[in-house]
Parts: sequence; structure tokens; C-alpha cells
Amino acid sequence: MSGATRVLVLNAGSSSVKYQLIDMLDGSRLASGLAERIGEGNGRLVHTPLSGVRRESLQAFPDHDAALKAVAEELAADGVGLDSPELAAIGHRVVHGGKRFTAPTLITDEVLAEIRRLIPVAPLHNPANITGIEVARSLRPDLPQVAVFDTAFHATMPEYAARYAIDKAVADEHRVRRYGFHGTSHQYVSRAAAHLLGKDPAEVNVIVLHLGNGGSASAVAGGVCVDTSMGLTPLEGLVMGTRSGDVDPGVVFHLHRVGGLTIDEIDELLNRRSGLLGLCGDNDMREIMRRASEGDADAKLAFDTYIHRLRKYIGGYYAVLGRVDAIAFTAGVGENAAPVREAATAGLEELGIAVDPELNSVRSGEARVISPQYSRVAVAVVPTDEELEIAQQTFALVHTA
Ligand SMILES: Nc1ncnc2c1ncn2[C@@H]1O[C@H](COP(=O)(O)OP(=O)(O)O)[C@@H](O)[C@H]1O
Ligand SMILES: CC(=O)OP(=O)(O)O
Ligand SMILES: [Mg+2]
Repeated sequence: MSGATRVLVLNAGSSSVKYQLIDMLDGSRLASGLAERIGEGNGRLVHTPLSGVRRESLQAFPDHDAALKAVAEELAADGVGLDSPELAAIGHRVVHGGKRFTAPTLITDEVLAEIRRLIPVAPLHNPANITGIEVARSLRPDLPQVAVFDTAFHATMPEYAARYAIDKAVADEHRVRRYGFHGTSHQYVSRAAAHLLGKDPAEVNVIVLHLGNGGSASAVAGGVCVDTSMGLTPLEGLVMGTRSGDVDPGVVFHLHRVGGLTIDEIDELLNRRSGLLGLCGDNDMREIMRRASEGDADAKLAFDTYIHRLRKYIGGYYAVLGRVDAIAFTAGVGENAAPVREAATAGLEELGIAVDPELNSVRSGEARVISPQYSRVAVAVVPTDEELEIAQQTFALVHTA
């Protein structure tokens, strides 16, 4: 075992790579950044070193390989390059781990093949995750590479929450069940919410609302996930930026038989042209709130539909948990959009849920309670940190291996 203590975390998306280099001795970020618009000809790399100023460079990234090499150059320029002997491992966010991967996993050729086999159930995510792994392995073939799966935290869901009520034999043959996603965030945030209340995570029940571009809710009882809103794929559940969330499956048959759309066209419609974007032409919550405040009817309807679905999940998970100690808002929308938090919790005093308007309007990067003292359920804003969680799980694995 070497004394190397740094972990590089890669979160490769379809057109971007987010990264953080973290020293596990003290959790400090030696560097972080984002390479975006990969393959689009107008790429941009934003790199933030531990000390010193943020650097932004415009350069075309024909593919993920080029983007990761540019990231490696930025790290090298800071003296923390990929060739550093201090680097202990590279941790990768992998969105779908299927039924097999329920814990952080050392990546081998065989593991990679299994992640590839899961592409049909995470078509927007797993291909990019695989590319990130391949490029990182080619740059540092000697280093342990670890996959941390979005699905893993949800593997504890009871069978009745993970099952769809369809023919059991068909479901089993095709591995059709609810897996859930954003698990790394739900795990981190549910634990952080407990700590914010000064309590042991094993003692508290939390509803976590991860509201980013993709969005999902989870019910976490004593640190264990008991239900979540995404399913076989990251399409089920909440209204998202471009994804519909829950629809009657009959919609698919109807669009195919009566509307004449192919299955691929319906897939594309529900994943990329629905949600907030489909309802009002915008998927950025900031823009939607601005338009709605100016009286734009489509933006108002998109906002209201988003909130209505969110409230249904809050109510549903309240019943699933029986007792709720905290509701934690996280990710881009959850952390920043006070009107979303206000609307999602309005009128729920009978359930012991209330939000203090003043506390809710505070802008801060810190975890904070936004409910008044008297509120039985603590409502909180808890910034997620998927990268730190991935780094910790990666480091723990290579240290016990
Ligand atoms: N100040 C803000 N107010 C409202 N929404 C915001 C704000 N800042 C960011 N967002 C929303 O957060 C979303 C992105 O969230 P994020 O968690 O970064 O998503 P992802 O990781 O899925 O890309 C954006 O689409 C935007 O709508
Ligand atoms: C699984 C998922 O929806 O991830 P993201 O929000 O990053 O798209
Ligand atoms: Mg995210």
C-alpha cells in the first residue's frame, strides 16, 4: 500500500466532464473544473486551482479523449498532474449499475463490459461514463480505477418498492425493476441533513429532493433508502429539465399507434424534449421563474406542473416513512430556487411542515435549516457533494482492497 492520498473524481456526461482532485487527508480540493461542449466545436474548460485564480480557456474538444487530455494538462500546470505519485486512484461516477453493482467496484475489463451491457437502460449517461473510464485507464493504466454507481444507494429498497406490478417472469427475464439514480447524492445529503440537525443518521427519516437538470426524490429511513422516484431508467418520477417523469405507459402506445411516432422518436420525445422544456420551451428554472413573474402563461404552467408533481412525492414519501424528521432540498434548483422550495411546501402546516420566508431567501453555499423553530419537520437546504462522496468511497475501497 502506497502513501498516496489523492483521488481524482471524474463525472463524465454526454457533452461534458466535471472533475475534482481531492486530498483525502483533509478533504481539500486541490483542483476542480469542467470541460464542456465536447464534440460541438466551441469547447470551454474552466479550471479552479486550490489557490490562485480560476482559469478559463476556449478550445475545441473533438471527443472525450481530447477533453480529458486538456484536463490533465491543466492539472499538470498546477503541479498536480495525473502522473503524480500522490494520486491513489481515479473514481468515476457511473449512472447505471443494474442489479449487480450495489457497492463501489474496482474496474476491470469484465466490469467495464457489464457497464456497457447496461447502456440500453441509461442511454444518456452510461456511454459517456464508459468513455471517461477508457480515457482515464489509457492515461494511468497502473492506477486503481473505481466505479461509484448512482443506483447503489437504492439497492436497499424493499422488494415491493422496487417491483413494477407486471408479470413477474417477464420482469425477471428482462431485469425490469426500479433501480433509482442520483444515489450518491441522496446518500450524502440524507447523512448531511442528519448532521445538520445534530443527530445520528440512523435515527432520522429524511425526504431528499435532488432537483438538478435531472431530478429525483427519495425516502430515507434511518440512513437506508426505502423508496425513490426514478425507476428502470432515469425517466420516471419528477418533472425534470427535459424529461417527462411519470406518464401513463398508455401514452407511449397512443403516440405509436395513433400518432405514428416510432419507439425511438417517443424515447427522444420523453427524454429530451419533455419536462419543463416541453411545457414552455425553456429548461432552466431561472428563466422559467423570470418568465412566469412577467405573466408568461406557458412558463407559469411549467412551474406549476413541476411543483404539483414534487408535492405528490413529498406527500407520498411522508406516508411511506410514517414520521418525517427532515425534508432536504439539493442540487441546482433545490439549492438556489427559493420560490420552488416555498411552493413545494406551502400549506402543509397540518403535516408539521413550514418554511420561514426570511430563512428561505438567504443565499448561501452552506447547509441550513429554513423552517421556523416550531416546525415539527425541519426543512433544509443541503448542498450536495457527489464528488466528495465518490472520492471517499473510492479511497475506502482502495485502502481495504
Ligand atoms: N439561481 C438559480 N435559481 C434557479 N435555478 C437554478 C439556479 N442556479 C441553477 N439553477 C438550476 O439548476 C439546474 C442545474 O442543476 P445541476 O444540479 O447543476 O444539474 P446537473 O448536475 O443535472 O447538470 C439548471 O438547469 C438551473 O435550472
Ligand atoms: C441519473 C441522472 O438523471 O443524472 P443527471 O441528473 O446528471 O442527468
Ligand atoms: Mg447533477
